[in-house]
Amino acid sequence: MSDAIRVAVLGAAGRMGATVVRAVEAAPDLELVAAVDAGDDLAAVTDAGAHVAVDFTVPSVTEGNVHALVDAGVHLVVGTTGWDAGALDRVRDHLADRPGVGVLVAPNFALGAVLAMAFAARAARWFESVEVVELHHPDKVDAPSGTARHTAHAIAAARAAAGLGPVPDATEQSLDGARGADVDGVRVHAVRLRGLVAHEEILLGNAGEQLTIRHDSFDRVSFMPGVLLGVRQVGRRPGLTVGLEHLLDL
Ligand SMILES: NC(=O)c1ccc[n+]([C@@H]2O[C@H](COP(=O)([O-])OP(=O)(O)OC[C@H]3O[C@@H](n4cnc5c(N)ncnc54)[C@H](O)[C@@H]3O)[C@@H](O)[C@H]2O)c1
Ligand SMILES: O=C(O)C1=N[C@H](C(=O)O)CCC1
Repeated sequence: MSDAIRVAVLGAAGRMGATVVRAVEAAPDLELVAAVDAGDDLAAVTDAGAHVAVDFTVPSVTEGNVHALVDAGVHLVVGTTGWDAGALDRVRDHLADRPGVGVLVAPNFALGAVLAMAFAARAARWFESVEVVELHHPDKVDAPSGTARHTAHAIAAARAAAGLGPVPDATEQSLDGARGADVDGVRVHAVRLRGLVAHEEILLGNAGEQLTIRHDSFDRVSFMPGVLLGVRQVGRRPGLTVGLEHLLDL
């Protein structure tokens, strides 16, 4: 019997899923055992004896997939976005009854994006103002991006720990949405433009200076090293891990 990690891909016909299928097939230590898309029976994952399932589906189905496969003892690497605190808490609670099963939920598997988020959180305490701009292809169904939410949460936590007050803003909005979304007190703006893949800018401002941290994914192959790292490690990390940064020693 081979030592390869047996991998199932959910959302296998999608932009990300198809890229993951190719990456798994090209990795000598991994074996693709199931490729599932809408309309297929999720039982294909357990029937194929998958150790790890990778989920790049849609926000409306990913939580259900996770609970069903946790029940079956399958580890999960989840890239689908749209997760909120309540949904993550439900997975955490479920995993408490399934010791040994690991779930990694990461809004962005691009190493540069994870570093950009970490750098932004590190810089946040030194700046009075901060805003996040995420820019994506127009076929994306959720906004703001999972990455922008994760970035804003980390910035807000760093500002709170440093005792910073609210970001200054005297604007009286005359049109709803003109100042973007408020994520933990950090303004987040979502751009959708044909030609883009996945991009983020964190703008930090002080009197007389600006720091801009920007990351660009030009191709979905940029997510693959992070996804494969997750596949290789999730079985050794029981419980819920949120964010690839925890696997990168950041
Ligand atoms: N974490 C990351 O690094 C990262 C990177 C890119 C995209 N994403 C996220 O991944 C998700 C997918 O993005 P995409 O661009 O590949 O979308 P996509 O629309 O191209 O692919 C989604 C696929 O899921 C399939 N699907 C729908 N319901 C399903 C079900 N019940 N079971 C199995 N498959 C089902 C669809 O048919 C489709 O093929 C989005 O939430 C996106 O935000 C995350
Ligand atoms: O293409 C998408 O959709 C992406 N979504 C992620 C998000 O919502 O943060 C990040 C990478 C691309």
